[in-house]
Amino acid sequence: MPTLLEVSGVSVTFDGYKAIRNLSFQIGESEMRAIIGPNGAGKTTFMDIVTGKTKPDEGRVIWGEKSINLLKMNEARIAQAGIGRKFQRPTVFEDQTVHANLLMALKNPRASFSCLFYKPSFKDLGRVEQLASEVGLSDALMRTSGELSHGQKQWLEIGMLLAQEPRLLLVDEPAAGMTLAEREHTTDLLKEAAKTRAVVVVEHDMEFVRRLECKVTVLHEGSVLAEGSLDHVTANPKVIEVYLGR
Ligand SMILES: Nc1ncnc2c1ncn2[C@@H]1O[C@H](COP(=O)(O)OP(=O)(O)OP(=O)(O)O)[C@@H](O)[C@H]1O
Repeated sequence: MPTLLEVSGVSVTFDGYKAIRNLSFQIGESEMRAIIGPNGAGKTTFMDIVTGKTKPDEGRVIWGEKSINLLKMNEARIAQAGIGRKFQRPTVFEDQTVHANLLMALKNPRASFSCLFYKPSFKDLGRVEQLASEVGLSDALMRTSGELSHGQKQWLEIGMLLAQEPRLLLVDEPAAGMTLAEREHTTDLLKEAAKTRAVVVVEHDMEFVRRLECKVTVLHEGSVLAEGSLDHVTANPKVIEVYLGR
């Protein structure tokens, strides 16, 4: 599989503390990847680096077939280049319907939407229905988003990110606060999304990670401790010692 994202020899120091140490790994073009590791392992900082929020002291972060240097780009340009990020807490426009939220998120020139006489095209309306179907919200399109359950809000936000057609979707702890049924639905929709793009999920819930059925990268003290199938990494004595045995 061609490489979409390559992180190589990256280090980040906060107030003298090396949060990321010589971190190197790659994500393929249409790959699902789970990142696990103890608190403070550097998972959030890794996502901050890829999205341009944090600039490393050294190393390279290379993107796409043109090998673009992400470290030279700001957050907005990185998002435009096709990297979407889902934070842990859902952020949707609560007083708007599901339909309006998805419509606003479409990859259209913003100017056309802000125009007083903006009328969505049939193509846009069709895309909204398709996105709602992809995230399992077809029956909730006309509901006000604030009335949705926590899980439904998370799916709506994933739908809004998919509306931007990212090539890489970074998802932070999607299972947190979800019921079992919601977690199952979330794994299904993330797996579906990963068929046409890369999806990287940071998660502590091992059952959730197991259902993703993907390669797992274990971070510890800012670098890769182990990588492979979930069974492979959870049998690793070092992973048991620093993470699972706690
Ligand atoms: N802005 C910052 N200033 C100082 N230290 C920071 C900053 N951001 C992160 N750190 C430190 O860097 C280390 C890595 O933090 P990070 O949040 O990336 O870990 P994590 O793996 O995401 O942890 P968790 O599972 O708890 O979310 C931690 O020791 C943290 O305290």
